[in-house]
Amino acid sequence: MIGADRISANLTLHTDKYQINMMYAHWLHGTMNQQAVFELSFRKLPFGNGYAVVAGLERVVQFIKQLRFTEEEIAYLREQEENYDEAFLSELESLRFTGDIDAMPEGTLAFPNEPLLRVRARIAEAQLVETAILNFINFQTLIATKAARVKQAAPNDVLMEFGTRRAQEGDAAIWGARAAYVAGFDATSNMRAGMLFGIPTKGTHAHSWVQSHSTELEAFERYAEALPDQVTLLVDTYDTLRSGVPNAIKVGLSLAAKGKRMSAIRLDSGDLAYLSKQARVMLDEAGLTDVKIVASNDLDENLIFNLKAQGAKIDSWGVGTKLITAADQPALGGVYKLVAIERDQRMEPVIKISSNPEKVSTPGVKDVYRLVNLASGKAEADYLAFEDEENVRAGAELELFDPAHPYLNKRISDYEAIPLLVPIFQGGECVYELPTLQAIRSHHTRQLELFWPEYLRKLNPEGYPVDLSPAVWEKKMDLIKRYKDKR
Ligand SMILES: Nc1ncnc2c1ncn2[C@@H]1O[C@H](COP(=O)(O)OP(=O)(O)OP(=O)(O)O)[C@@H](O)[C@H]1O
Ligand SMILES: O=P(O)(O)OC[C@H]1O[C@H](OP(=O)(O)OP(=O)(O)O)[C@H](O)[C@@H]1O
Ligand SMILES: O=C(O)c1cccnc1
Repeated sequence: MIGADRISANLTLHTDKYQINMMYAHWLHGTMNQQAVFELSFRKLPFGNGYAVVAGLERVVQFIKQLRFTEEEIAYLREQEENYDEAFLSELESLRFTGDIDAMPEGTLAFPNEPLLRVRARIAEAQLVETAILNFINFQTLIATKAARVKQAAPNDVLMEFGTRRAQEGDAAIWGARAAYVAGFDATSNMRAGMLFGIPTKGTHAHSWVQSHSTELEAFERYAEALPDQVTLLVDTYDTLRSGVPNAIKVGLSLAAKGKRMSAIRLDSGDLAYLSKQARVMLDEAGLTDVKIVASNDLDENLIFNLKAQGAKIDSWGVGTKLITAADQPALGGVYKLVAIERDQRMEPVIKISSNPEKVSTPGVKDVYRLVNLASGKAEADYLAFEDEENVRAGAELELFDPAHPYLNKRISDYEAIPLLVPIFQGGECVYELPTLQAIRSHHTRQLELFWPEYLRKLNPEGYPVDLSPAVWEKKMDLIKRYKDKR
């Protein structure tokens, strides 16, 4: 077999070569079983948004469960790298994920510099899974965040994901469709995504349907005959207001005479504000007040916002290319950093120093809590504390300070601390029951309700505080100093 015919479901080698090289070097030096803790976080929010919407965990769970080197993977490694010792390769045969993973559930709102996911495992395993975990979480979180922005622009309209034809290949299309649904889209046009994930599917028809008939009216009539209960007619093939809308009205009236209802018309070019207003008047004057107007054509949250400001009479939006490719920011820069390593049978916090202060990692195994003010019911800050810190769990008064400007501080005592990382794998066993997509969507909606609108607005949102416990901050300062002294 060659090329595409060889693509299998086994994603174990969906990793960078340097991970396997490091695994091998650990094996050679007898350090493969050293316990390590890595945390996944991002430093900068995409699209200038005030928050990110976590997505990708289901794919991570599926990936971790199937992790194994079969004969095929081992043979490939043998062929690729003559340095790999046979004894190493044979040890890979029995390798399974045996560690712990804790993560924010999908739909959770996340902010810069806090762990979205934490892996505690033998270092060899933790390295092996880095690339795929970043790949899944970075992409799906990016698309869910973009979708959340679109949802904000049209919170009460029907949002349809139309991106597959322009997506960065097949997996991106279906997992992107799922991510959009997590963040509040109502449907996708991708039937496979619908089948795999239970996302509602919707569709209108293409220009080719009209072009393939001798007249537009005939095309509309035949389409309505085939799908009388859910017909949406695309009215812009020839002339939207002179031909498309009048022809659609004829079909709508004839359906109405049979007790049926034309669902909608779709506009896909021209001035969508003007055309939708004109079309609305024409439909209403014909008595078709319940026929909706769908728009598509390179839409994104800014265009939708603008069209609404122009008074466009659009009820439903088909959003493709700009959503599925995250056109204005094609990647989320999530990173996976080592925060602690086993030395002399205890876990020791480690740091990564950088000349860019934003890139200095925060050492130690941390939990992250969302501090919700009990009086207002709103989130005040996220709080990173070492896993053995009792204060926050016990609800003790906390001092909150901005890690970049520690003199900016305040105290908080009347709060609920919600732990954001939940156990997903323990000792290699999956202990997390994957929620249904409906449950994920509800969780996302409840998350949004926790925040003041200032943090959520699309344009120039307030920065939501992500604070460190004094112990975490001191450890970070201590390691920075130790590193400086070492140089
Ligand atoms: N009223 C409006 N205000 C702002 N932008 C609009 C408005 N109406 C449409 N747009 C957007 O302007 C862009 C260009 O629209 P236009 O109709 O020129 O597209 P087009 O694809 O070139 O049309 P056609 O398919 O006829 O070639 C699209 O992204 C469209 O969504
Ligand atoms: O603009 P997007 O946000 O990416 O939305 C998807 C686009 O895909 C279709 O166009 P296409 O020209 O591919 O096919 P068509 O002949 O059916 O219009 C559809 O008409 C939309 O314009
Ligand atoms: O159903 C539609 O109208 C549709 C689906 C995919 C892409 N463009 C349009």
